[in-house]
Amino acid sequence: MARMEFDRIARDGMVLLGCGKMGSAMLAGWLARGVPAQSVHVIDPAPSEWLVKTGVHLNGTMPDAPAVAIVAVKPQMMGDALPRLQAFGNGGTLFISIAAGTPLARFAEALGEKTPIIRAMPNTPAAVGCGITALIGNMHVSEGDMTLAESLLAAVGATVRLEDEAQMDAVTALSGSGPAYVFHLIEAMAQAGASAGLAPDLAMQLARATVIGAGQLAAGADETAEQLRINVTSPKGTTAAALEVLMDAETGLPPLMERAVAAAAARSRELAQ
Ligand SMILES: NC(=O)C1=CN([C@@H]2O[C@H](COP(=O)(O)OP(=O)(O)OC[C@H]3O[C@@H](n4cnc5c(N)ncnc54)[C@H](OP(=O)(O)O)[C@@H]3O)[C@@H](O)[C@H]2O)C=CC1
Ligand SMILES: O=C(O)[C@@H]1CCC=N1
Repeated sequence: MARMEFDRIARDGMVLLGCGKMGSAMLAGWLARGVPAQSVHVIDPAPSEWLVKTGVHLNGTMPDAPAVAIVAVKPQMMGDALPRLQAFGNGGTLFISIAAGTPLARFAEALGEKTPIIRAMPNTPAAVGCGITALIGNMHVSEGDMTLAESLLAAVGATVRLEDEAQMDAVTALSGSGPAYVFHLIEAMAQAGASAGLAPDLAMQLARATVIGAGQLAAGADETAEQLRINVTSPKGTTAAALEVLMDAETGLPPLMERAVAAAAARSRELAQ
């Protein structure tokens, strides 16, 4: 994290509302990057053992004007949870919400129209520093605010800026929910390996290692995903036989993935209602 951003948080403090799966993943990254535990104030009804051990302030007195307030509760809990942060609205506190669906306008209504608010969509590989987060801010967010948010989220992976809040539904459907698709791919590959005659444990070991290895290869390679796929595919070989099934324009993976991502994006739009 850039020194200036670090100083702002260390001096004025940071509030984290909700410390479940995503909140913990991000907090682990921030603490590892040198955000002092004593500058972090967490509000969560049932703190985990890990959270207690971090040494952050838990469900106690809040700083007067924290540099940042991060909202990491479920969209359905927003109505109950947000009033806890209302006092920081319309002031110097930058709000960052990672909630799916919930639009910037909803936060402005709850916190005050002049509140600087950033919507961010991370994903669970943030827990191992390999997430990707897309961000967009409202009109009260300055370049300095955006840099601060990017520094925080860069602690747990890559960041990209969006140009239009409407893109957030598709981002949520692709990279926010996407890790689940990959985990399901592991499950499906393992099941197919077992159906092809392998013991279930061995099939799972092979499927998991294959997805991890392919991911690492993709991460380090200069080639496109398409080229990496071609590299595996010997002419008239086994991969070509499988890809004929997987790449079928009507029954293959592309139309299935399109339907899955469209369903997630539609749900993201519904959550905004
Ligand atoms: N999981 C994911 O892959 C991703 C999630 N998100 C978004 O992140 C947000 C959090 O998701 P996730 O971490 O998975 O959910 P979790 O349920 O794991 O975490 C939410 C946390 O908020 C706590 N909480 C509930 N009510 C309140 C309250 N009133 N005040 C403070 N804390 C409260 C919950 O406590 P308790 O469990 O005791 O109710 C829980 O610890 C969601 O908005 C989701 O859309 C974004 C990207 C990816
Ligand atoms: O399933 C959800 O709604 C959240 C948002 C993206 C990933 N998990």
